[in-house]
Amino acid sequence: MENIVRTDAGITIAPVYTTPIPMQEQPGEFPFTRGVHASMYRDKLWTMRQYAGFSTAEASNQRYHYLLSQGVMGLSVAFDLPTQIGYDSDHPMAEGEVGKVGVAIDSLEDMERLFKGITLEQISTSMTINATGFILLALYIALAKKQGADLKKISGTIQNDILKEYAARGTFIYPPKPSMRLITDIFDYCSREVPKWNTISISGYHIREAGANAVQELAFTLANGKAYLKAALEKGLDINVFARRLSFFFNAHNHLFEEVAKFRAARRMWAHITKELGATDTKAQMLRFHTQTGGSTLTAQQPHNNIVRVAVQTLAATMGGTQSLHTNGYDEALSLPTESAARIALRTQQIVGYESGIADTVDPLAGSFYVEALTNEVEAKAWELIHRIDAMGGAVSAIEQGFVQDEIARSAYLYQQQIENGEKIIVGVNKFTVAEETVPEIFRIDDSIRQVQSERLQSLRSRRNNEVVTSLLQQLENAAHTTENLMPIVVEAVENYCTLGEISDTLRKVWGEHR
Ligand SMILES: C[C@H](C(=O)O)C(=O)SCCNC(=O)CCNC(=O)[C@H](O)C(C)(C)COP(=O)(O)OP(=O)(O)OC[C@H]1O[C@@H](n2cnc3c(N)ncnc32)[C@H](O)[C@@H]1OP(=O)(O)O
Repeated sequence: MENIVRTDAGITIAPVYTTPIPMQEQPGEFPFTRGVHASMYRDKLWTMRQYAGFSTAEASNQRYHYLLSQGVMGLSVAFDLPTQIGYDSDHPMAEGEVGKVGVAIDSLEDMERLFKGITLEQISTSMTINATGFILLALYIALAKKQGADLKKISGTIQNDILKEYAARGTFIYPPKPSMRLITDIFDYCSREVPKWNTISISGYHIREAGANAVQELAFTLANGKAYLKAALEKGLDINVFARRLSFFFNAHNHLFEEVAKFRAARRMWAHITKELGATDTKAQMLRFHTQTGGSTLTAQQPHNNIVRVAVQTLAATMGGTQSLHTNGYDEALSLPTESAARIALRTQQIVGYESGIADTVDPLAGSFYVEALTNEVEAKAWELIHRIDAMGGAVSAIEQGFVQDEIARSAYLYQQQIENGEKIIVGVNKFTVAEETVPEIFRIDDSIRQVQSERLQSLRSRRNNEVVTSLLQQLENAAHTTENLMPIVVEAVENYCTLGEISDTLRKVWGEHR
């Protein structure tokens, strides 16, 4: 019987590829299959951007200074769950979660502690924050202003991608309609006030983590991207302006070639999607993306094996032309990374960047019979899925109907089955196991953080001008009933020490919560 080999996305791989597929495109030119810049890493390596944040703002600030001293080129902030879903640290819903999966931020005072000794004009910062992205962006702007920065020079990214929260990640607050309004308010506000800010990071990463395969990751992410384009166009925004600052976020798994094909196909597809919707400016047609190595590919068994997985995934991301990369710590199947695991993760990027030769030429796998064929196949399969979503009325309705969630669940089930029946080999898990595992040092978060944050909040509320606070929250509530852009008032609110929880609650009153 013939031995059929397929990728996780179901693409059949030939034993040998013999047909050349001409690749006459140039990098830096439409449709950008080969990369968004003509010179790519020869002129500038990707941004080595390690996602970090835990406990209090001071503890996270220390980690950022450490990472900067070790060579990271950009910051990436992880927030705790209460911050992500709009509760101050002293709210009953925050119990047990303060400072756990990220840093706790309640007010501008926390933000000042978080970036102590860091000049915002000189570094780009990504903030993984969605439902409350507008508040963290306002806090960042308020801090930049306090530092005397020129807002036109401030650069960074907020994740701000609510659609994948409904479908895969779960930190949503408000229903889809007002959430989309907040997102497009941000597109509009930033294009005028903070033009270098990447206003969204449309994320396939979590869709993949939830169990999707590479094709689904690509298709669902681009379909979400299309929904944001349409929402902004409906608001009357100019695609040649706002689309220049949309960014993407993908996962890198172990199938090196399929992953490279996915990244190349993503750029080509997005260029066509934006063009079809009216973009003529090449910058508005470019898909720029961040990559994180696959969290779900890490194993708790023999954790040092993960260093090798992360290295393979780093090759995939960089040969795929990523703009920015986070490499996971080898211990992350067990806990947040220890400092030494975080250092090895960064060193992996540095070794690939400076020693492997990957940066020497643009799109090194172009013209490979195999990779070009795979790029075309991934693209064709992703279009099929996007057309199905279009037929359902777009990503918002496809998510509302549960289509995206069902597709992801089906793939996750299939994958798990393949591991259990041994069809898929995971080294150290279902093959090459050892009888006794050595457990590495584990990073633990102190439970007293909530107390510290609560005392700080109490003190802040007694020192700030509460009349101004009440009046600004009332103005915000009134504006939420209109179509006025909410960003200017949110910036003023945080500058006057309204807290993240108070602002979130004000809008909960008007819009309700999504269940
Ligand atoms: C899992 C976890 C969770 O669930 O909690 C998460 O979500 S973690 C999620 C963590 N997320 C992130 O870290 C997202 C990170 N995202 C980003 O950094 C951004 O959105 C990005 C992907 C667009 C990358 O932005 P960046 O500033 O780092 O890098 P860029 O590539 O834009 O480079 C900066 C400037 O250099 C220019 N530049 C770069 N390379 C070249 C070149 N070869 N030739 C000419 N110019 C170049 C760019 O055009 C840009 O300028 P100009 O700007 O003037 O054009």
